[in-house]
Order: sequence, then C-alpha cells, then structure tokens
Amino acid sequence: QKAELTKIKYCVDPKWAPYEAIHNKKHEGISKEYLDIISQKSPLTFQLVPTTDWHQTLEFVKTNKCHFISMLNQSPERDHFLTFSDVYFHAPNALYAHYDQPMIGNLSSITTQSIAVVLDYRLYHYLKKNFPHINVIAVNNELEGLEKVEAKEIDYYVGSYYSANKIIQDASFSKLRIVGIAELEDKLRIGVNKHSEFLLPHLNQAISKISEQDHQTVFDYFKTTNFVHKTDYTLVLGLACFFSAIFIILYVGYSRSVRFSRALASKNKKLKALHAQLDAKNKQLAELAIRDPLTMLYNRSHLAEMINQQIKLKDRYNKRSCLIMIDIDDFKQINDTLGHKVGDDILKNLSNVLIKCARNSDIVARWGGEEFVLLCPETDIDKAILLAKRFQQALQEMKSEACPNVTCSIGISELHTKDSADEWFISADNAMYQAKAQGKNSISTLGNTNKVST
Ligand SMILES: Nc1nc2c(ncn2[C@@H]2O[C@H](COP(=O)(O)OP(=O)(O)OP(=O)(O)O)[C@@H](O)[C@H]2O)c(=O)[nH]1
Repeated sequence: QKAELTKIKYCVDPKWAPYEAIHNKKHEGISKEYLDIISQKSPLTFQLVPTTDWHQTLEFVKTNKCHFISMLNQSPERDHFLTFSDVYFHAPNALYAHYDQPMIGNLSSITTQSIAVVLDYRLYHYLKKNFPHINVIAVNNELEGLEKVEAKEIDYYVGSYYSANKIIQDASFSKLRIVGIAELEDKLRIGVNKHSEFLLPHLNQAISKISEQDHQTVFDYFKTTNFVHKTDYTLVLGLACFFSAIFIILYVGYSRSVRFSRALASKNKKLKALHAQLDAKNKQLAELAIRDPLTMLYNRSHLAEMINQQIKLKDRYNKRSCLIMIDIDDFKQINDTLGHKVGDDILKNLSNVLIKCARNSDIVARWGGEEFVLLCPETDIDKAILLAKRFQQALQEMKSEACPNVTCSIGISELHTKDSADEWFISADNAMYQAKAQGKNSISTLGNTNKVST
C-alpha cells in the first residue's frame, strides 16, 4: 500500500503558464509549487509524465498513463473520468478584446459577437451550455485565441486572468485590454482518474493543511518568475549586426582598394610607358646634342671632350693616338657649280665613307663647314696614314655622275707627351694646310707629305 503512494505519475497542461508548463521535460509553475507542498504534507511523492498538449494530457489520464492531472477545473464532462480533490487555488477568468472595443462587464452583455475559448477547457463547455446564443469559437490554445482577437478575427477571448496576462506580456500584445470579468471563476483542483481514487484522502488531507503562508509563498513565486522561456536573440542579433557592419566596411574598403589598385596599376603602366618614351627622347636629345645635324657625325664640342679624354689616357697609360684632319678640296667651287644641295649630299656621302673606313672605337666628327676630324685611339702615325689612304681610295670610288670626284687634303698628327689639346689640334691642322699648300688631294704628317695618285 505504501509503495503505491510513491512516484505517483501525473500529467500537467504543458502550455498553461503561469499555472503550469513543461520546460526541458520538467514541470514548473504554480501547480508544481503546490505539488511540492502537498508532497511535504503527505506520504505521496510524484513523477511527471510529460505530454505535448492539453488533449494528450486528458488522453493520458483517461488511459491511466498518469494517475492525476495536477491542476484543473471540475466540470460535469470531466466528472465522467476524473474524481476531483478539494479546491486549492482560485483564479478569476477575464474577457479580453481589442482596445477599441467598449467595456462589456461580463458574459451576459455579449449578444451576437464571437468569443474565443480553448477547446476542452471547462469554460468552453460552460459557454456552450449557459450561453447558447454566443458564437463560441474553439481555439487550440490561449495564445492562438488572443492573437485572433488582436487581429480582430474574433471579438473576445475568455480565459484565465493570470495566464492570459502572462501571454499578453510575454508575446508583447499591445492592442488588447480586459473589457470584463467572466462570472465563472477558476476553482483549481487535482483531478484523479477513476483507478487512482485511493489517492484522494491523502491529497485532500494535504490540501487542508496548506496554510495562508504557503499560499503567499506560491503567490510570491509566480509573481516574480518568468515561465515563458524565450531565447534572447538580442545579443546574437547585435553581434550579427556588428559583424555584418564590419564585413560591409571591409568589403567596401576592399572593393575600393581593388578598384584603386587597378586604377593605380593602369596609371603606373601608362607612367612607365611615358617614362620609357621620355628616356628615349632624352637619349635622342643627348645624342642630338653631340651630333652634327646634317651629317649626324659627332660635333665639335663632343670631339673636344674626346680629345681631352685621350690626352688624359696618354698621361696615364702613354697610349698612342692620332688626329686626322680632313678638308674637302675646292668645295666652294663644287657648291658654286653644282649647287648647295649637291654640296650637302657630298658632305653626307663623305661622312658615310668616313664612318665605313674608321674603326668603331674612332671618333668621326665634323669640325665645321667642309672640315672633318678623325680621332683614332690606340693608333700610331703609320696606321693613321693607312686609314687616311683607305679613305682617299673609298672617296674615289664614291665618284658618280651626280657626285663628281671629290678630293681631300689630310693632315695627321700623333699625340706627343705634354701636348695640350690645342697643340695637338693645331699640329693636325697645320699638317692639313701643308697638304693643301703642296697641291691638295694629299696626306701630310708635317714634314712628310704623300700625294695621292689619281
Ligand atoms: N653645301 C654646303 N656648303 C658648305 C657647308 N659649310 C660650308 N660650306 C661651303 O664650303 C666652302 C668652303 O670654301 P673655302 O673655305 O673657300 O674652301 P675651298 O673652296 O674648299 O678651298 P680649299 O679649302 O682651298 O680647297 C664655302 O663655299 C662654304 O659656303 C655646308 O654645310 N654645306
């Protein structure tokens, strides 16, 4: 007998906070507090059989899967399968409507309007029986009823004052208000199935021992406890917003920098090309600065620089080098008879012949007018004479109808130690004048003149 009093299986309404609810398969709410008190004041201990909704709860108690339901109203329908304990908790029922509806006071004021009530709640049967003219609409739970009233799909909702208020607060319904009190008060009891009536004396005895202090303790408990377990998404949402913002900022920054980099790369490419062009132009300019514009041979200033350089090399390494001074014979006459244009062509052709005859290391320059100078490094006087002769020979081969025979007087001077640039140059110039004086078309080394045979 005593074993039958322990681990008594019971069911609750899993969605009726704050009266009772199941969270993580655990019973919580007002009925849980009262069952704890009843357990303390009796030999009974209890074990929850979790259910998913009120209908299953009723089903389980009818099929003896649980011995009792912890908290419910007595009704004639329920009397068929339950035996009720004494009342241990009183709660009013209220009428809720959209806030633009007038106060109606009580159920008697409702005529043609619709009213929502949870199916199988005692109120449902009560309304059907006592207010047959009212359009009673059954809803599956309190939340659904209140939602439909706020959406104005149904005119009123009637239900437990405590639980409806809790839902309104937790679901943040802002358009609902109490417009009356239902005359039917909730008198909540334990409903024991017909197979478990042996429990009733123990239950009632314990209920009779519940003191005012006990009731106050339970009331204080449900006043301060939140039975609706909602996930707080504020932090998650905040973090999501924060990281989204960071992502957007980074993405925008990245896109900008990619665009900027591309623009920069394209600008750099153009700049590089411009630099290359500029370099080429500068080289061209630098080259032009040392070239004679007509013949493109080196000009007088570059030759002067090269002569100085050669003198330094002589001082340092005693290198032998020669200057060959070339002056076209009777060029004035050529100009006068054939014209300035032919004169220019002769100057250009002669320059090409000079370049062909000279070595790459030689400096071929136009001194001015019809005068040319060859600076020949690493060349002694004999080699310079050979070069001059080779040139004169090539000059003869250049002769054509358009370009008549052109001869040159050539003076050669080898660089001597302690010679200045001027002395060396004058020496070559003097040799050239000596060649002129001795009949032109000849090579002179000052004191030694070779007549070219024609
Ligand atoms: N076509 C052309 N003629 C030039 C150029 N520079 C100088 N001349 C001419 O070259 C001629 C040089 O004449 P001269 O100094 O009398 O010398 P030359 O007639 O060669 O007589 P010799 O030196 O005694 O053989 C002048 O008529 C100048 O006008 C040039 O760039 N082009």
